[in-house]
Parts: sequence; structure tokens; C-alpha cells
Amino acid sequence: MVLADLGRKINAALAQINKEPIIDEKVLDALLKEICHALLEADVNVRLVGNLRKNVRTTVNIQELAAGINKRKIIQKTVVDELCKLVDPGVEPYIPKRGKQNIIMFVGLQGSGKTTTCTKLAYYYQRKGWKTCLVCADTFRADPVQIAHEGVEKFKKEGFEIIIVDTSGRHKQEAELFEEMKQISTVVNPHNTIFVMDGTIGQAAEAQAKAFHETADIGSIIITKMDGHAKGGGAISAVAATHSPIIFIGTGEHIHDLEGFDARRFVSRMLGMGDISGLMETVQDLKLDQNKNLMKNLEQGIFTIRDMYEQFQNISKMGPLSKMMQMVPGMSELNLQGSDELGAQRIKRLMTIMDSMNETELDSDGKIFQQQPARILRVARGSGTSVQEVEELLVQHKSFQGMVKKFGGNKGILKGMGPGTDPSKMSPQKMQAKMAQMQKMLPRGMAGMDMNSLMRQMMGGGGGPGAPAMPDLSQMQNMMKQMGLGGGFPGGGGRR
Ligand SMILES: Nc1nc2c(ncn2[C@@H]2O[C@H](COP(=O)(O)OP(=O)(O)OP(=O)(O)O)[C@@H](O)[C@H]2O)c(=O)[nH]1
Repeated sequence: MVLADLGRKINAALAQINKEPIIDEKVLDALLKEICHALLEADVNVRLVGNLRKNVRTTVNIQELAAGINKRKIIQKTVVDELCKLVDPGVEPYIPKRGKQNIIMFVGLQGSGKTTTCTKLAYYYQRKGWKTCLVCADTFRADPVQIAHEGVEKFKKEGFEIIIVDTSGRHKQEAELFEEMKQISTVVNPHNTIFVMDGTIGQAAEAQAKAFHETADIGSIIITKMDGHAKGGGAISAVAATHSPIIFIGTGEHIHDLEGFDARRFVSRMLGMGDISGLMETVQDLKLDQNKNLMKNLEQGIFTIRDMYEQFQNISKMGPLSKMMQMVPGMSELNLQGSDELGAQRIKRLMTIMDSMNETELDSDGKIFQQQPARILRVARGSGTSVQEVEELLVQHKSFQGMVKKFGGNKGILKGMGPGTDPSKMSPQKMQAKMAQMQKMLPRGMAGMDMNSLMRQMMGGGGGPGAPAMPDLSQMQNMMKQMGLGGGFPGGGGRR
């Protein structure tokens, strides 16, 4: 993601002031110049960048700051606050209400990713247990207004809670598009109109957002295509043009590639500081607390084969592992997109093997297979795999057990995240402590690595027992293996 470049540049500028012996006007000017330059390069609107510079200068008055006050900290905090303001209009988005009918209308230009995003959003709510449906008024036929109206009325009668209306962006004339949008809006009377914007459009974003804002009562924004080469800065201007909050960003073409948006978390992730509360929410979404046995086991550092099976089931529902990894402080710079397919395929394969295990085996810690190797042959035959693959699964399980001991247990990261914990209510101190704890758990020497060669090493299947030892990379590979990613399986590949 190109935003990571922006984050890196801002980070470097912020870090630079730590090296300056004296913080004076000159240092502040140089810092602001660097930051503004980076923002402009990322296509953030010139006026917004100018505002940011002015606001920082107003808030941080070097002359008036008393001696002894930590000027560096004040400058850094002010810059982060201003970056957050860029993407946060200070307006609360519409929150759907349970048990009610929430009509959500999508608008946006052709190709912005509307239809894809409607589907992702419908799936997002469905996964969370809402009765959800889609009205496809995104049609070539001449009667989209009627289709939208009839569709919404039908689903209202049937008691759907989330009714998403997709509209068309295929018009030769902008005026026609806006007229149709108005007519559909009148007949479906949406609770929330979501403006979908392509994250790659750069400086054109502001004018486009303004035009939509003047016609439709835009309630929220979703920015798509924030994977790949989106500079993203242009789309940020949409917030200022519409005074509407970004609620999600699209980060790929798959149904899971929709991420909730929160200004502070976004900036924190962009600056490589991780997104602990996002990670905690994701972990909570795994509904560990509904599985009392697992929670109890984790706290004691126990992890049976069945636990692994259930976690794979949950993870498959949650979407790509790379999304979770990017929330870990220091991991955001790793572009793990390509490994998702591989991870998903691998998980499926491993689950097939576990499907052929009996109750005793599933509830065991895996040692039973070493004691009675005939079981391995039986499972391999039953699952249509090979002895080697079953053995690989057992190795995988063992490394997960190690991970659970590290992350779980009394001092683990999962401690305090049991049933009823709400990460959004966690105190900043506790959040900070968790973050520091996670950072300590990361493999040594990750910072400053050549990411390309790291990716080559991880995905190239060069790892696994027997591979030449690489001090930093082997640790990284281990971690990736433990998370179920990377080509590090012994004899990688197997039958697929
Ligand atoms: N990489 C990436 N591609 C996306 C994302 N969202 C949508 N796309 C792709 O963008 C293209 C256009 O998406 P659509 O959903 O058809 O766009 P639309 O706005 O509905 O377009 P019309 O139906 O023509 O109005 C498709 O190829 C999608 O797969 C995203 O977040 N990332």
C-alpha cells in the first residue's frame, strides 16, 4: 500500500526531531516541510495540507512553550492529531439499529467498486448475525427506480434488518446519473447514503465528492482499492468535501477485503504503530469467549488438535490472515496480500486431515500419534492425504502450542481479553501495555529489513527444518508458520 510510504516518510520526519539537540523554529519548519511534502506527494489536497501546517504552527508555539516542557512530544502529538483530523470530520456515522429496517443506499461513479462493496458490506452484516439483503437496482434496464422501490418494499415486509440498495453509475451524462440517484433516493428513503469512491483517483477526488454531496445527502464514505497502488491521499479530500466520515475501506477484490475505518487507528497503522484495538476486536470477533473450553485451555497454555481445528474454522470465517497481521505493530509494512490464497488453501487442507481424526485424537495434545504411529497412516488414508502431510500437520500443531504458551497463559496477550472485555473501553495505559507486550513478542531485527528479500524467503518455500539457518529470517519464518502462512512447510507443496 502506497500509504505505507507516506507513513514511513512522516515517521522519518517525526523521528528526526528526536535527533536534534535543540527544538526551535527552524527544526519545526523543516519537520513541517517534510510532512507537507509527503502529504502532497500522496495526493492530499493542497488546501488541506496548508491547513495542517497552519494548525500545527498555531498549536505549537515554540517561543511560548515553557522551558522543561517536552517540545518533541508536543510536536509529535500535534502532528498525529492533525493527521487524524484530515480523515475525521468529527461527525458520527449512521449506526444500524437491531430489529429495525435499515435502508442503506450506495452511490458512486461507474467502476468505483460500488457493487463489489455492496456485497462485502452485506456479507459483513450477515456474518454479524443481521438479516441482510441486497436490492440490485444497478441495472441496464430502464426502470431502476421501480426496481429499487419494489425491492425495498418487499424486503421491508419480510423483516430484513439491513437492506442495501445498489445503484448504477453507468451514465453518459452526469446530470442523468444524479437525476436517477435523486429519484431512487426519494422512493427508497434511505437511512444512510454511502458514497463509494475509488482510492486511486488522486486530486480529482475533491470535485467528484463535492458533486455527489451537492445532489445526495451523503451520510458516509467507503474508499475502495486501498490495496495496490492507491495513494489514498486524494480520497482523504472527500472527507473534507462532504463532511462525512469514512466508515470502511476496500482493500481487495475478495468478499473479506473490507476493513472498518477509524481515523486514529488508520493514522496509527499508517505510521506503523499497529492497531491494537482493531486486532483485539478481530480476536473478539473470533468469539473465543463463546468457547469456554478454549478460553480455559488458552489461559493454561493448553492447545489441543480440536482447538486448532476450531480456530481454523473461525479464521476461515474472519478473512485473510494478512489483515490481522497488519494490525500487529511493526508488521504493517509487510505486504502479505499474495499469501492469503496460499494460507486459505493450506488451512482447508489441514482441516480435511483433522476431519479424519477420531474424538480421542482431536482432544489430545498430539503425542498420541507419536506413541501409536499407525494412527498417522489411518488418518492419511481417511483424508486422502499422505503420511508426510499428517506429520506436517502435527508439526504445525506443535508450533501453535508453542505460540499459545507465549500468547496465552497468565502473562499472555490474551489475558484480560476474556468474555465481556470491550477493547474500545480499554484504558490508554492498558492499550499501551498490550502494544509494548506485542512488540516484545515480535522477532528480533524486523525493522529495516529488505522486505522483498524477506518475502522471497518466506514464500519461496526455502524454510522449514533442514533449511540453512538465517538468524533474522528464520525467526520471522517461524512466526509466519505459526500463523499458518508462508511456504515453510517441510517438503512444502504436498498434494493440493
Ligand atoms: N483491488 C481492488 N479492486 C476492487 C476493490 N473494490 C472493487 N474492485 C474492483 O473494481 C472493479 C469495479 O468494481 P464494481 O463493483 O463493478 O464497480 P461499480 O462501481 O459497481 O461499477 P458499475 O457496476 O459499472 O457501476 C471490479 O473489477 C472490482 O473487482 C478493492 O477494494 N480493491
